[in-house]
Amino acid sequence: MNNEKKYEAVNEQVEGYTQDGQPGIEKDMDPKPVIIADDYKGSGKLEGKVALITGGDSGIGRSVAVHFAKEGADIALLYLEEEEEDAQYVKMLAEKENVKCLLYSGNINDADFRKETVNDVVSTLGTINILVNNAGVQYPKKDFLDITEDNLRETFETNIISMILLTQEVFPHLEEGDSIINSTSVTAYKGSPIFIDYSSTKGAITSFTRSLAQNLAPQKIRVNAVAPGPIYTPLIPATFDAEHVDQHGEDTPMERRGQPAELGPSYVFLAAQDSSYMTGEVLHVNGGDFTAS
Ligand SMILES: NC(=O)C1=CN([C@@H]2O[C@H](COP(=O)(O)OP(=O)(O)OC[C@H]3O[C@@H](n4cnc5c(N)ncnc54)[C@H](O)[C@@H]3O)[C@@H](O)[C@H]2O)C=CC1
Ligand SMILES: CC(=O)C(C)=O
Repeated sequence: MNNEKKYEAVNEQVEGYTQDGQPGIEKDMDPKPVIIADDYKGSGKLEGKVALITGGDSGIGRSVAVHFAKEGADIALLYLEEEEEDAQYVKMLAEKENVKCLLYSGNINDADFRKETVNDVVSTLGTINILVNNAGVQYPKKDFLDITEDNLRETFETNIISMILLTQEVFPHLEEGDSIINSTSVTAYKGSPIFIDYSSTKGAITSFTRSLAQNLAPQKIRVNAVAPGPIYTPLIPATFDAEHVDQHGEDTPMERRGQPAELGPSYVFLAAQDSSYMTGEVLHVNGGDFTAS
C-alpha cells in the first residue's frame, strides 16, 4: 500500500471520535495518527544537532521529534503535565534511533519553567541548534461574542507571546547555521469564521517569522515556518464536535485531512542545510489549498 492510501485508510476510520477538552491525548486516540512513513529513511541530516520542540509529545510535534531523531538529532520535548505518557512514548521511539531525548513537562506560559528548561537542555546536551515553536491551543466558537476573555488571553499567551519569550530565552545559545521553525496555520492566510482569535495568533506567528528572519539574517540564523492545513492530531478531537471531526479536511482540494507524517519532513528540510538559502518563508502543507499561501 502506498503512503497516501495508508493515510486515507486511517482517515476513513476516524468516524467522529472526540476527547474531553485540551490537551488532547494521543495514546487514547483510535485510530492513531500516522507519525512517520514506514519507508522514511534518515540520512544523518541533523547529526550532532540539538533540537528543542514545544508540543513535541503528540501530533505534529511528535512527528517532528521522530523525524529529527531519525536524522540523528538529540531532542528535548516541552509539553503539558497531562501528556506525560505521550511524551514517554516519543522518548522510547527516539532512543531506538540511538539519540538522546529529554522531557520537560510544564506550562510554557510560566517564565521560570521556560528558563529552567532552556538552561537544563543546554547544560545536559551542550547547546540548542534548532528551536521548533509548535505548542498551541484553540477554542473554536461559532459566535464572535462567545469568545471569552480567558480563552482569548490563553490563546494569545500560549500561541504567540510565549513563543516570542521562549525564543528570546533560546536565542543567546544559537549560532551561525542554527534555525528556528514556527508552526503557524492555513487559518493565518484564509481566516476562519470559528477561529477569530486563534487565526489572529497564527497571523502574528507568520509576521513574527518574517520579522525575526530579517533581524537574525546577518547572524546567519534562519527563521521559517510551516502552515499546516487540517491535520489529524489530538488537538482536533479535543476541540471539535464529532461532526466537525468527521468533516475535517473534506473542503481541501485533496478532499482529506493530512496525517502528521506528512508534516515532519518539511520541518527536517527547514532545520537542515538543504534549506540554507531560505529564511522568513512559510511551507504550506495543506492539501492543495494554494490560494491560502
Ligand atoms: N492539527 C491541525 O489541524 C493544525 C494544527 N496546527 C498547529 O500545530 C501545532 C501543534 O498542534 P497539533 O499537533 O495539531 O496538536 P497537539 O494537541 O498534538 O499539540 C499541541 C501541543 O501544544 C502543547 N501545549 C499547549 N498548551 C501548552 C502550554 N500552556 N504549555 C506547554 N505546552 C502546551 C501541548 O504539549 C500539546 O501537545 C499547534 O500550534 C497548532 O495550532 C496548525 C494548523 C492545523
Ligand atoms: C486547527 C487548524 O488550524 C486547522 C486548519 O484546522
